[in-house]
Amino acid sequence: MGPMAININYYPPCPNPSITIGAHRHCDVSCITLLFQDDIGGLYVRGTKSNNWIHVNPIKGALAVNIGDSLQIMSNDRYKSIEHCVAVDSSRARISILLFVNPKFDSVIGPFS
Ligand SMILES: O=C(O)CCC(=O)C(=O)O
Ligand SMILES: [Fe+2]
Repeated sequence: MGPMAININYYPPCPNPSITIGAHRHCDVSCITLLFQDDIGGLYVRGTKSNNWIHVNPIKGALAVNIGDSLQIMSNDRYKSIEHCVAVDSSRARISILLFVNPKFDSVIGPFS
């Protein structure tokens, strides 16, 4: 494994969440991402069977574990990098803390043989 990075995200409340983006839809480039969110909610993941967005209900003390692009490549698509996004709340600020576990910066990524 290579370097890890910690992100702390702060999403201020917005009176009109329908026209606001907290985090645009994306996949992480990491191998895995450990995600700790407070009790506000707002994280959505893209369903793998239907294309709908699924809300990740916050569970007190729980970590969400995301597969990133690097692990998808290393596993030859057995594990899928999950698309996700964040919606903001109309009245409450939200904080999330993420640990990205990355491959080494200079490593060449490919499927395990
Ligand atoms: O705030 C969140 O729950 C997710 C943030 C995120 O996806 C990211 O920083 O890559
Ligand atoms: Fe992300």
